[in-house]
Amino acid sequence: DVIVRNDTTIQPNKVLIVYLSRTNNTKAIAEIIYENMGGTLVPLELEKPYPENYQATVQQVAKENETGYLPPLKTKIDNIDNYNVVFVGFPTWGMQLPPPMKSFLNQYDLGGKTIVPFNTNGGYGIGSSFQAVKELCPNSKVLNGFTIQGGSERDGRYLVIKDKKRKEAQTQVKNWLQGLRLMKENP
Ligand SMILES: Cc1cc2nc3c(=O)[nH]c(=O)nc-3n(C[C@H](O)[C@H](O)[C@H](O)COP(=O)(O)O)c2cc1C
Repeated sequence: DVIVRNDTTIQPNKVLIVYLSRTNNTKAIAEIIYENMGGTLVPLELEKPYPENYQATVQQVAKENETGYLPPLKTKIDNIDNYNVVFVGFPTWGMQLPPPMKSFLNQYDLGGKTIVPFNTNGGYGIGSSFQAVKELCPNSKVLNGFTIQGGSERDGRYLVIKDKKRKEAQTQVKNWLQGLRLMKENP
């Protein structure tokens, strides 16, 4: 057997994949990561969900970003200390990290862990979101994130990471994970 140095193998039970998703594009990427890494897949849910209406949500998010409001989470993670790799997935909202993900990173002590961001967006990129993850996790090792174009609710495009696009995303996610030298330990 060839032993490749620097390869980091990870036991699936040490992997947590937390994601925020409204129209399921980020969820699709989270599922692809899960297929490759195993672990525990957790959607972030709020105590008080955002409105169904897109414009109302945009306005609420803008206000929350302005005031630094951290919306309370319904989702609770048991035994966060059992995980040493935490994937955090989110859409770009108002060119920033969405408030619920700020709540998550603020609420849990992720010091000493490896944090792996991933993102979908409407075509305008990650904005300040990856930088915000770094700032909210000052004592963690934050790896290079993954980003891909998702939908655009504004333009009536909802879930687009499906069918052929999902296949393409699978290849991109695999390449990214390999580049990070993260891989599931074979039993
Ligand atoms: C409130 C809100 C704000 C958004 N702001 C942006 C933005 O600033 N830039 C961008 O490229 N896309 C923006 N989008 C589009 C989403 O990032 C994109 O549709 C993403 O794929 C949605 O992920 P989801 O399907 O997991 O919810 C916004 C969407 C919403 C709902």
